[in-house]
Amino acid sequence: MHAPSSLAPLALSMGEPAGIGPELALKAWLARESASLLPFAVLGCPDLLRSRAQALALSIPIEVSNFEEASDLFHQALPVIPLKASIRDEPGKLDPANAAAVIEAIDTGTRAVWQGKASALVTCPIQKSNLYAAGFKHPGHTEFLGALAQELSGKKAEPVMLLAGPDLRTIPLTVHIPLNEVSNQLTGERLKTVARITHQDFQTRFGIENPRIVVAGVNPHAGESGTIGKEDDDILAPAIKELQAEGLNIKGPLPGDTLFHARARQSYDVALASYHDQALIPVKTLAFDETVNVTLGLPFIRTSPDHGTALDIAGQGLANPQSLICAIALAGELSQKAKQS
Ligand SMILES: NC(=O)C1=CN([C@@H]2O[C@H](COP(=O)(O)OP(=O)(O)OC[C@H]3O[C@@H](n4cnc5c(N)ncnc54)[C@H](O)[C@@H]3O)[C@@H](O)[C@H]2O)C=CC1
Ligand SMILES: NCC(=O)COP(=O)(O)O
Repeated sequence: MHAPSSLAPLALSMGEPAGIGPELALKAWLARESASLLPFAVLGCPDLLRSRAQALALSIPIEVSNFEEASDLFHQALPVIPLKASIRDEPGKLDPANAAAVIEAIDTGTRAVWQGKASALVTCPIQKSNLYAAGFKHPGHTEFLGALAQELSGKKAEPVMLLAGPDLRTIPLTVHIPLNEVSNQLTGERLKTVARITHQDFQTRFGIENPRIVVAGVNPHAGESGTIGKEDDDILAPAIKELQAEGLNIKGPLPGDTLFHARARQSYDVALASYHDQALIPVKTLAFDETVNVTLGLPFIRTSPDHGTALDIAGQGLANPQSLICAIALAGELSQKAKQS
């Protein structure tokens, strides 16, 4: 017998149907007991999940459900909340016609969390280019969720992407922009906003009383006293001084190349990096299968695996579900903590 959970189920958006999301959801359900996962319900297509399970010879009962009944059902079957938009199912083959269903899953899951019908949102990866081709206006989940949070709460939301691994947490200050745009978009205001949200959410969500934040320099050797680029001295350093004066435990800019080795990692709780790859390469290199993408700065909890849609292996049974399992586990942990506080 399983003790009933006092929490509403987690909402798991199916992500890109041509990718590994459906396979990961199936495999995560199989790991529900070994990983002590809270009940989750997939926002997706029951027939697609049944056909993926059959193709992969995974014996998984799949039941159409709703948020109210999902938790009770979860221990004997994978609950699926069907989407209105239709989905064409071909692993590895993108179809812009599927974008509506992909967006609906995220939107419905978010609204359910906001209404208290779900405890947190966990998202399977989306193929960003396919959504852009269908007219999606946001760079990714992070910004879309910021816009939804703003609509639902009526308050400005500043979503911040955190990559949380077992031994390293990083945040990119600029995210999905070309490298030659970084210098334009890396502003003192952006650093201050992200650092303040990080400080607050590390305290409230992760229970770290005085979070130690470091900032990686954008240029080699953090600019070598302004001789190899000016951004470190002119943009990052003054903003860090202001944040220190506010009482934040923050230092930098520190040379990025010596910030991620084992000894350096002991000296901080989170590193703010200037651009996407500076933040994501070290975490994915250290722990690709265990790192979780968490959105800070939202009035609800959202987690996701660190990886993408992996179209190259979709439908082949090769996808490793561990990062999604970690994302579901962390969403459960953060939800329980939020309920207790
Ligand atoms: N949270 C999200 O929605 C994310 C979405 N993406 C999107 O995913 C798409 C593909 O991105 P890529 O840069 O190719 O990265 P990717 O993570 O999808 O794939 C990179 C390589 O890692 C492998 N891989 C990824 N996850 C795996 C898993 N669980 N098990 C085994 N192998 C795995 C893939 O097979 C591929 O060889 C892009 O459209 C990107 O925007 C990328 C990251 C996060
Ligand atoms: N590379 C990280 C990534 O693409 C995650 O983006 P998001 O969809 O979580 O905003």
